[in-house]
Amino acid sequence: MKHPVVLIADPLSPAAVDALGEDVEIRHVDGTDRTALLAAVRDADALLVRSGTRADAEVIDAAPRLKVIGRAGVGLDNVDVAAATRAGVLVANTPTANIVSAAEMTCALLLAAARNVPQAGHALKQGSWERSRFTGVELAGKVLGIVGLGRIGVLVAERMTAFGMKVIAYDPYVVGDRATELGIEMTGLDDLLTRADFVTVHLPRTPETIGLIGADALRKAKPTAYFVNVARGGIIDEAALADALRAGDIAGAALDVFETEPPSGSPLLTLDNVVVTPHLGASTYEAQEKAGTQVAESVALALKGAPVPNAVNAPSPYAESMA
Ligand SMILES: NC(=O)c1ccc[n+]([C@@H]2O[C@H](COP(=O)([O-])OP(=O)(O)OC[C@H]3O[C@@H](n4cnc5c(N)ncnc54)[C@H](O)[C@@H]3O)[C@@H](O)[C@H]2O)c1
Ligand SMILES: O=C(O)CC[C@@H](O)C(=O)O
Repeated sequence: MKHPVVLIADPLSPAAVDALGEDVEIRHVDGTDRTALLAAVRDADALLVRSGTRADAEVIDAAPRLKVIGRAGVGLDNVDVAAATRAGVLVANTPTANIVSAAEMTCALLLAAARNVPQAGHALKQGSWERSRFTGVELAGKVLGIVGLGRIGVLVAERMTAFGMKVIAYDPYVVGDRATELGIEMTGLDDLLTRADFVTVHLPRTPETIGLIGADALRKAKPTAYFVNVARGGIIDEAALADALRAGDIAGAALDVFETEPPSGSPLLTLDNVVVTPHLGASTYEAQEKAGTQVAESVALALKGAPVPNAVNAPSPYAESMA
């Protein structure tokens, strides 16, 4: 009997391949090579992606056998869930597999920006021992503003509270006493922007959140404020951010994600007060093993017609956008 074809379009942990079992035929394609992807998906019963591959309506239409798309990670802005649902294709992600890694990355970038770690390290490797130039700021006693108090936002709050930061948050969808229990003050976005010494966004990329932090928002911030984005490019408008950084309206930024990835030619890459990483929030062995295993298990269940935990086809109030 012919086994169902599982097409892996982004680099996944070997644990994912193990968890798929022996009853499938595994094929690989570079999902960023559009022509190769559209050809390979034609025979696929399942498609496995991370954030690098766009599983949009064109890909889904090119895949007449497709039953399931597995997203090893949280964000669904690269998967057209509505088109998949219309085509009867189940979509499943791994909503908790990489949240600790993403939160730790956020803390790392906060600290790196506050203490100029990459800039000072780079200068030293170039032979320059410049201690006063890289004087930083302490986090203790400072206000951390978290925009989007979901799974990752809460983990960041817990960790940065241990550094002595006062945490305030904006999230109109948070209900209940969770924030109070954690000592987090919920507030409005404008209040957060005017009070925060560090602002970190932990939102899905949706029509509502794209450009949420734009020129107006940045104008409200303290000139000493730092902005961190380990969520999705475009939630902080990059052109407005570059303008604010150049004008000294804010002190610095740390970015793991970009409107276009890779962000070739972005002015943000040329600014000294910007710390950047190439979308590494989920890139730990632990997170990738969990994400790979969980998504493979979901795909194996879907191919058997069994119920799948973490299926996301149901309408969501903040369904991620393909914009
Ligand atoms: N850099 C990385 O590698 C990496 C890794 C994991 C996740 N992410 C990104 O981080 C995002 C957040 O992940 P999460 O697990 O915390 O998701 P989550 O769904 O648990 O939390 C998102 C929060 O945002 C809130 N929200 C939605 N729209 C909002 C709005 N307009 N204003 C304010 N708050 C709003 C929701 O109420 C929710 O509490 C993901 O969608 C993904 O895009 C990035
Ligand atoms: O590892 C990746 O592909 C990044 C995933 C991350 O951005 C997510 O949304 O889970």
